[in-house]
Amino acid sequence: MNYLRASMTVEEAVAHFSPDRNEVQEVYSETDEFIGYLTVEAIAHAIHCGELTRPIREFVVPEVSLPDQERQASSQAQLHAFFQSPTCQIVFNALYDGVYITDGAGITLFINQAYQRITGISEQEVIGVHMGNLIKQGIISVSASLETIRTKRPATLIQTIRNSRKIIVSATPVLSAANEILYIISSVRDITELIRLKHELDSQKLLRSDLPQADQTGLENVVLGTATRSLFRLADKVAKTDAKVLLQGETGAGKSMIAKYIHARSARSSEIFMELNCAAIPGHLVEAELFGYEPGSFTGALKQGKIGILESAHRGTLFLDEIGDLPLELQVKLLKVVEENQFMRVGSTEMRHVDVRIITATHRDLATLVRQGLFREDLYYRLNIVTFEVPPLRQRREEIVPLLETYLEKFNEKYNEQKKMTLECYEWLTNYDWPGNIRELANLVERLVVTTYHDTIDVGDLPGFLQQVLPRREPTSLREAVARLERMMIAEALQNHKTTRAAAEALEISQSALVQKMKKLQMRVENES
Ligand SMILES: Nc1ncnc2c1ncn2[C@@H]1O[C@H](COP(=O)(O)OP(=O)(O)OP(=O)(O)O)[C@@H](O)[C@H]1O
Repeated sequence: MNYLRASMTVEEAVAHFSPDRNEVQEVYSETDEFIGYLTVEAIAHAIHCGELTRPIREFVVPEVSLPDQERQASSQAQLHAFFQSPTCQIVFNALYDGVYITDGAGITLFINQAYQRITGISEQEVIGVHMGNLIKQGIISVSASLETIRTKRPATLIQTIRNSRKIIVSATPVLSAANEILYIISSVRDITELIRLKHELDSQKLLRSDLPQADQTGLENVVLGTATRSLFRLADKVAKTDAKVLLQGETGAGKSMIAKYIHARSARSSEIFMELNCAAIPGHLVEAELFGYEPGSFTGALKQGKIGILESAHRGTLFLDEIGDLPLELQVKLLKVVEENQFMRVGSTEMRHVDVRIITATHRDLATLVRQGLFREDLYYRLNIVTFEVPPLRQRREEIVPLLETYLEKFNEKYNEQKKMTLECYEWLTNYDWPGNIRELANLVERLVVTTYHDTIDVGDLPGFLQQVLPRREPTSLREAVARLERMMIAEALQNHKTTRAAAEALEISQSALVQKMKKLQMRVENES
């Protein structure tokens, strides 16, 4: 029997319990006075309650029956002998997956050869060592066994080995008839390779160049997820007609791209595609820009007058971006173009005829603008024969990795670089909300390619706001603000507690409520136990 000091913390005492020692130890005060016994159950209970820093004097019992001590010692010795036995070694070493076995207090009893192959960790480093110490030494990032000791339930989590390799660990407790944990068996699988394969598969699934005539339309680098693919399929269908198309969606989500594709696949493809962003120029100039003007029709006008974009687009396609920002007085003039193909230049009384296909886009909700009296209802219905709802990037996260790869390739070529991104970086960026959508993603990749000094772009190279995985812009509604706060608290709890179960406990909600909330907030549910 060993002797322990009463002032020792639970954490310090744990190291004194190991498989080849007696599982009951005497505890003495600083003045060598016998205080009582510390049993392995008491230690396990203290760990379970998170009392690692408390002195063990709080957990001693005055007496333990000798038969109990002997029984424990002998069952422990039997267990230890079993793990050392050739049969056990042969069986566990035959497995392709790693196996890690601890006792009920979290002290390592056994690791198989596959575990050593996957992690590079040797028996000498871990046998007889408490899982808490392995975390402290930075050998593993988190412990599924400790999680299982805490909850007495199976736990699965992703563990980082010495800060690089990622493995998935599933721990299962073996319980005694009295519901005490006897030992914990964990199976271990390397997922670094799996993540890479998944990314490769995602990229292959999202074909980048199978749009018809992609090379001729300059759209050979389009990434097609499920949602985008059906949008482009619809675009292909409406391209054959002159039906008015309204594209709705957030800025940078790909509306212009679809407009260009419709033009490229239409009978007008050999004619011009003209684009006017109604929000980019002051209201009073939009009319002159759109319809053109006669010589000397207003101060600052060109002497010889100017042909408007509408007229320039004759026989081709006119794409009016941010149509929601078109001033009301111009909306009536646009209605005439839409209904009768007629318009007048500024300063002219002559009605002109034009043949254009009009495609419009907006990031605003036009139906709401109509209700608010800011957009003409008749024009709305005229423009809105076919509506495309282009989803924001955060609602098609499966496209993020292929987009990152596409743009990495593009900017590597442009700047003659050979940059790569770490898997962590891909994971991180997949979790980000991308308020500026694909445009923001492309800009970020270009910035990273240009500004990083090394060939591998890692999480540390990301701008600060992205490292917190928080969108930059201010919330525009109470609902958005609440969602932001929820997302932040959940991310923090997950970072601190590693599994959804532990995070849910810390947040004082059920695990299923947490998982549901995460799905609603489009957060990745990774460490589910
Ligand atoms: N599916 C896609 N695959 C690859 N790149 C894309 C895709 N969709 C859009 N992009 C790229 O993202 C950028 C932004 O797209 P686009 O200009 O079409 O967005 P938008 O919705 O029209 O934005 P805004 O309303 O601000 O004009 C462009 O550089 C475009 O080439």
